[in-house]
Amino acid sequence: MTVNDAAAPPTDAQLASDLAVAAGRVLLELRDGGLTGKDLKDAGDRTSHEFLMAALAQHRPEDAVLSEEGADDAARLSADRVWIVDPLDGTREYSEPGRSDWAVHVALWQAGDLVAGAVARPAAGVVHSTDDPKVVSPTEHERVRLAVSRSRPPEFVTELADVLDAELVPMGSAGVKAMSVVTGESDAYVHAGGQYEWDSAAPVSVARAAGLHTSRLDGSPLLYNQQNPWLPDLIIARPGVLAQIRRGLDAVAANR
Ligand SMILES: Nc1ncnc2c1ncn2[C@@H]1O[C@H](COP(=O)(O)O)[C@@H](OP(=O)(O)O)[C@H]1O
Ligand SMILES: [Mg+2]
Repeated sequence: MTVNDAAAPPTDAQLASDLAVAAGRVLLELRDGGLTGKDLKDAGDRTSHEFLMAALAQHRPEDAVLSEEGADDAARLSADRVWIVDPLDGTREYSEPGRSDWAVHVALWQAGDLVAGAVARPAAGVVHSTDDPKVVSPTEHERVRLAVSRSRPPEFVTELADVLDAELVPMGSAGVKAMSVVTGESDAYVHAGGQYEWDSAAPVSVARAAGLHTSRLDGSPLLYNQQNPWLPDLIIARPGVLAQIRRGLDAVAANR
């Protein structure tokens, strides 16, 4: 595969974007190939993972990789640079004909923090990248809009929406929900109850580059390349709605 034919080698951010788009093309082709249901989901996860592993080995052979679909290699814990990838985020939606709320996530962690990343939405023909951050301009919605899982909305997000009189905007994929805050379709993505580093690494890198707030629910930083990649909760929000959401979270906690 050729990534970025220009004479200069791609920067990490360009590479993240190019690889997420290229893996997305592979996924679109596979989806047209006749598989359905579980077979399509499994083939999508596996094929995109294998594509990204081969491409990263070619372009960044020294770097470690943490992928949802790969065996975890403890060598990443002492590596300087680790690519954190979710080859197919929103696998369920990918397998449903006509849906575009699924994504490919490619992020780079270096010396303690995320430094580059891209979220491709192949079926929408869009890629969001730290290479080309769109700075979020304030959008006024009459009611706060909260992006939420369409298939398993966490109970506490429904409670938060009640407390805030917010509108829930259901969609698949953590990356798509995070990017809906970047584009202004929603005001915040608040999640709890379970997720892994690969679900949020690339979305969080792009969201930060676009000027959004990103943290754990308790306000502490989201940490990546940890021994246990379980990273169960997060807030990605427009800075302008953060105080309101914090008050809502306090109210939900007090009601429990
Ligand atoms: N409670 C939970 N535990 C583990 N992973 C979760 C989770 N809720 C959501 N996720 C993961 O977050 C991604 C987005 O989910 P959703 O669309 O429901 O919001 C999915 O990633 P994958 O599709 O990569 O598995 C899903 O597996
Ligand atoms: Mg995922």
